[in-house]
Amino acid sequence: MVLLRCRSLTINLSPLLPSHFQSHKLHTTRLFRIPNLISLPQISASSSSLPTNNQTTTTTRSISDAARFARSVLFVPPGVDIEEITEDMVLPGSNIVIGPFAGHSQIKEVVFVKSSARARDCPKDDLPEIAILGRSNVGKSSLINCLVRKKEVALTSKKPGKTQLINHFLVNKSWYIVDLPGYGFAKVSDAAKTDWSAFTKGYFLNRDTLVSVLLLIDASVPPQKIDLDCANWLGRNNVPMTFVFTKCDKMKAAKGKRPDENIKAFQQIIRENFKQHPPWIMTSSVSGLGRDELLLHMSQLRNYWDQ
Ligand SMILES: Nc1nc2c(ncn2[C@@H]2O[C@H](COP(=O)(O)OP(=O)(O)OP(=O)(O)O)[C@@H](O)[C@H]2O)c(=O)[nH]1
Ligand SMILES: [Mg+2]
Repeated sequence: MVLLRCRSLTINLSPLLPSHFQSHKLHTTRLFRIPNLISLPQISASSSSLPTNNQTTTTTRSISDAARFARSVLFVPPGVDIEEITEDMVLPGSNIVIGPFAGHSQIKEVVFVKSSARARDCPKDDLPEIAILGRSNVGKSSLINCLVRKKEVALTSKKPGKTQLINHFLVNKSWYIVDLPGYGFAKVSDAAKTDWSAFTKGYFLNRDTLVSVLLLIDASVPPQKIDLDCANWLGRNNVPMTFVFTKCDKMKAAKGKRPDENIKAFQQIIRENFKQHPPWIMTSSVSGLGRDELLLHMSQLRNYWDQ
């Protein structure tokens, strides 16, 4: 029942399988809420510059005339009629519509509970949890610190591979943020990589209290195959996810593309690989961009799961 509630919040994320997965059958399930289907998202319909908090839309305009566009771009949560979406319901720097389940989102108290080496060692109190996943060094621990506004809740490091276990942080005594080991750390041995993969996959497949995964994508670099493989794996296994683009403050990189260009390129590939697109949001742990918006999104995911 818990699983059903959890899964029914998701959109159908089953990706169109990449060629090396073609032998597997597409996983489809009736647990998905068809009205929430989202597809063909774009980073921005009109602007190539990075949205900022200052660009929060204040006008309330009915977009019923653009319902087709909205349906194809936005993450529409339960309880929202797509015909009644107004611009001020869409979080800035994201495709996420805020609905009636959004509520108290600020973090008053956070307590480190435990580190677990296996899914079966994780806390067993049935509280909902949101897991933070991404490549080593993408900024998982920094994002957690930013969300809870503390410097040392989750250890950060310039050295990739700092977080090696499943770390549970109890928030407001009512839900967990889970810091997971980063994937794709080049310096770990193949054997260690396999272990990581088995143990993290075990967590995703067996953790009934997992409300959603925040899949962090580094916006300061072009799309990485390993991130796309990870998104495909989560999608194929019906694990609900939100793409959280990190390091969006890195606008002045001397070389390479700007974050908004990298995000656009990533979205383009997701569009080719997925039938529908997960919710996404731009963040920076340095400037705080997207922090409050992400917390609000997490509150609606949690509250719907927990109703
Ligand atoms: N400019 C910028 N740097 C960031 C941001 N987030 C993280 N960093 C930097 O990126 C590096 C890695 O950050 P962590 O938060 O430790 O990354 P992680 O994903 O937890 O790494 P692992 O635990 O090794 O998987 C650190 O040097 C951070 O200061 C951001 O939003 N902007
Ligand atoms: Mg970390």
